[in-house]
Amino acid sequence: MKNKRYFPLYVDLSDKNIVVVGGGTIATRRVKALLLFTRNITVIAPKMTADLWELGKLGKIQIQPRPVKKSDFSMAYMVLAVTNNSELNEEIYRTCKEEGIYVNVASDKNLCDFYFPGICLKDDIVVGITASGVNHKKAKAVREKMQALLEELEKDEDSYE
Ligand SMILES: C[C@@]1(CC(=O)O)c2cc3[nH]c(cc4nc(cc5[nH]c(cc(n2)[C@H]1CCC(=O)O)[C@@](C)(CC(=O)O)[C@@H]5CCC(=O)O)C(CC(=O)O)=C4CCC(=O)O)c(CCC(=O)O)c3CC(=O)O
Ligand SMILES: NC(=O)C1=CN([C@@H]2O[C@H](COP(=O)(O)OP(=O)(O)OC[C@H]3O[C@@H](n4cnc5c(N)ncnc54)[C@H](O)[C@@H]3O)[C@@H](O)[C@H]2O)C=CC1
Repeated sequence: MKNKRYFPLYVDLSDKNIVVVGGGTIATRRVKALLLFTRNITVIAPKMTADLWELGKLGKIQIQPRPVKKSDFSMAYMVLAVTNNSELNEEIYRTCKEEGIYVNVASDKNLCDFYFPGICLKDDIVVGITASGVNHKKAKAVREKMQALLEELEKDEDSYE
């Protein structure tokens, strides 16, 4: 054990406001994952990827193309700080802690109330993967293997009747 373990809580996000600060590669990956669970996502960033613009245009997420401000968190259940400015990410962390909001900082595993998992889905089965912040590439490799296993198990669907 090189780090403490985080409990895999399965939570209903469908009616909760999620604020993502940052609109780059990592924010885009995470927003796409969150969209499998909720439509209540607001992305705030002066620069967004084309995919986020498109999701905003389609009305699947709300986009705010501007720098973040403190009042953006007032209605949030959960905040993801995913900017490329680690000082700003830390400031977001402090604000959220003061306001009692769950926060995740993508640039610092020590500033995370929760980790963002690798996600595997097959129908009703949802598997979240973490390597406890120790080896991110390992988390990705396990996620790929687990997804392949779920696809494989799906073929034996009849044996669960
Ligand atoms: C602790 C955690 C906190 C959190 O952010 O929630 C965190 C933290 C950090 N990641 C960093 C880097 C990378 N992370 C990935 C990949 C993933 N990282 C994910 C989760 C988490 N990442 C949380 C739990 C991690 C765990 O379980 O161990 C996954 C599972 C989910 C997702 O991100 O969607 C996803 C797998 C995607 C998939 O399954 O495909 C890659 C590889 C890649 O992108 O291909 C790299 C580059 C290679 C490298 O650096 O290893 C850095 C350094 C940033 C910097 O350099 O500034 C930090 C900061 C730090 O370590 O302090
Ligand atoms: N946890 C993880 O899985 C990983 C985390 N990272 C971390 O995530 C961070 C983001 O990575 P990328 O998405 O690749 O960066 P990126 O450079 O693609 O995007 C950065 C985003 O931050 C936004 N931003 C900058 N200032 C802002 C402000 N004042 N208000 C709101 N948004 C602002 C930019 O407009 C842009 O959309 C990196 O700095 C790195 O520390 C990187 C790789 C993996």
